[in-house]
Amino acid sequence: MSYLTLALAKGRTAEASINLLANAGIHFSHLNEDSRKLVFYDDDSMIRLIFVKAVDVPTYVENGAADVGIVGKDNIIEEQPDIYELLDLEFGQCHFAVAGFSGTNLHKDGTLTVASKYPTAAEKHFNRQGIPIETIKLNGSVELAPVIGLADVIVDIVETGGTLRENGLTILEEMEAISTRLIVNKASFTTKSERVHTFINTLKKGWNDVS
Ligand SMILES: Nc1ncnc2c1ncn2[C@@H]1O[C@H](COP(=O)(O)OP(=O)(O)OP(=O)(O)O)[C@@H](O)[C@H]1O
Ligand SMILES: O=P(O)(O)OC[C@H]1O[C@H](OP(=O)(O)OP(=O)(O)O)[C@H](O)[C@@H]1O
Repeated sequence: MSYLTLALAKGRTAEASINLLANAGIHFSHLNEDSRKLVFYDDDSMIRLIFVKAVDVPTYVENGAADVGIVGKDNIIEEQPDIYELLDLEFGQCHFAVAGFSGTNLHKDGTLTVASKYPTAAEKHFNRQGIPIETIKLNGSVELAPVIGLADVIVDIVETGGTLRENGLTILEEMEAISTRLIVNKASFTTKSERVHTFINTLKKGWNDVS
């Protein structure tokens, strides 16, 4: 039997994902935090785990390089991959928000400048309201943008609100709730239907056992 390939987001949700898999009885040999290895195998469940940057998980799954993926809804909203989203795993909870200095006018004359790691999500949000924007793509420390005068506002993830507070910013508009999701390649869902369903049911069992 061939391996079912699972793409897992590196970064802050990786540990919770690994714990969920372990709880479901899926263990990868030689997996430890210090390792630089990117591919791991579990020969009992016949699952091959690949570690990729969170933003790249939808690409791997959409193209069939991975059959299934575990990734934040933020990256699904941003990348808009043609995949199935089958489970809300309920960890990595946070939300998207428009943020800036208190009192910032989002309906100002002219174009609002919006800095974000998520330019597509920002465009969609403001388009729905008929507000013209110019997006400035950043890759981190997004809260700096209004502080330093690079943009009027930001669209970013807010979890505790601590980063906004410490930089003198506030939420101007709440957006979508974000959490970690299980996604599946459309072809794999059909051609490897039994394997995919077995994996999902195993994962659900591990998940019910912890929750
Ligand atoms: N406070 C938070 N900040 C960022 N992401 C969070 C937070 N809470 C939960 N998440 C989730 O964790 C996922 C991974 O976040 P992480 O910051 O590790 O990845 P990243 O954005 O690719 O980071 P980097 O570009 O800094 O490597 C996000 O896609 C999001 O779904
Ligand atoms: O509401 P909080 O609990 O403060 O969390 C939100 C912050 O966390 C994320 O940044 P991250 O730590 O991923 O760093 P980054 O600046 O590299 O994106 C996000 O982009 C916010 O800056």
